Amino acid sequence: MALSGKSAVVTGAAMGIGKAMSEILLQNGAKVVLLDMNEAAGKSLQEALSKQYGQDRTLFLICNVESEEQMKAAFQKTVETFGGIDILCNNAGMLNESEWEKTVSVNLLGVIRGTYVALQHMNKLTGGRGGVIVNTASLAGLGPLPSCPVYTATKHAVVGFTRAMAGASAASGYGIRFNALCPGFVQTDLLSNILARLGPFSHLEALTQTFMDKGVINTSDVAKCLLELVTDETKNGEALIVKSDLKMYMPFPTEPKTPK
Ligand SMILES: NC(=O)c1ccc[n+]([C@@H]2O[C@H](COP(=O)([O-])OP(=O)(O)OC[C@H]3O[C@@H](n4cnc5c(N)ncnc54)[C@H](O)[C@@H]3O)[C@@H](O)[C@H]2O)c1
Ligand SMILES: CCCCC[C@H](O)CC\C=C/C=C/C=C/[C@@H](O)[C@@H](O)CCCC(=O)O
Repeated sequence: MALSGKSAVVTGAAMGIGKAMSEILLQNGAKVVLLDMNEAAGKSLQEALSKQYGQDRTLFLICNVESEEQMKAAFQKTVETFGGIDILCNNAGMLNESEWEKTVSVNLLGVIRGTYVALQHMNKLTGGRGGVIVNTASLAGLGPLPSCPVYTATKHAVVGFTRAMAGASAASGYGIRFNALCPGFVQTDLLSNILARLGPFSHLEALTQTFMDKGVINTSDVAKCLLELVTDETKNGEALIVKSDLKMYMPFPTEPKTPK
């Protein structure tokens, strides 16, 4: 998929990985709608990106992915402004094992909500022009982080949901590819205040640190992987792992054709 003229929506776009995703999409010719609940950071980023890439290439909309009303309004405004939606990055996420219900609401329900609201606009069967949806999971979506059991659960669910949607889309003719992005530790605010974020599992902070000591990558490393999943039209149902010493597609076992 060539990105020139394409329109993208990025959730959690104001900071961290979402900010890097927005930048690389703009660098490659797309128009980008930045969705985030952090109004100050979102407006500041839009101003900076507008100066760098042009006034008509970016739009910031304050939007909480937990809100069906706000998500529907944001996607409708995107279509009205840029004529449609070709790319969705369900990236917004949080980590707080004390606020575990909110963690589920943002990390999992927010991804499902973004997918289903976008389908109404992207699905070729209902007048859309197809495209690609990339869900930001995590390496913790493929293997457990003992200090973050609920976060781990949400990211495993995002991987499973993404792969199932990829199959549903291919079988139904939606014209939309679905892929998961599974980064290891990335230098963003999410890695700050770890003890507070681990809540009842803060006694496992040292264990988590042993994993982090294996390496922390930059948001730009993740953004390059996003670009690969967006532009390579052979990718559907994939989980792309990126960490300090490895970049690979998860080799999921294929279903046994017949019992042995
Ligand atoms: N940092 C890491 O080590 C790492 C590794 C793998 C995956 N991830 C995932 O990457 C994604 C982005 O995280 P990050 O590291 O950039 O963190 P971050 O905290 O730097 O950025 C998260 C952004 O999402 C926004 N956000 C949070 N809740 C929201 C909501 N309800 N509605 C709208 N926006 C919301 C925040 O305002 C912020 O701008 C998350 O899904 C996270 O789980 C992060
Ligand atoms: C407290 C910071 C949490 C950051 C969460 C981000 O999503 C980054 C996740 C980064 C790495 C996850 C690693 C998961 C590793 C598992 O696959 C497994 O190998 C480790 C489980 C522990 C064990 O080896 O038993």
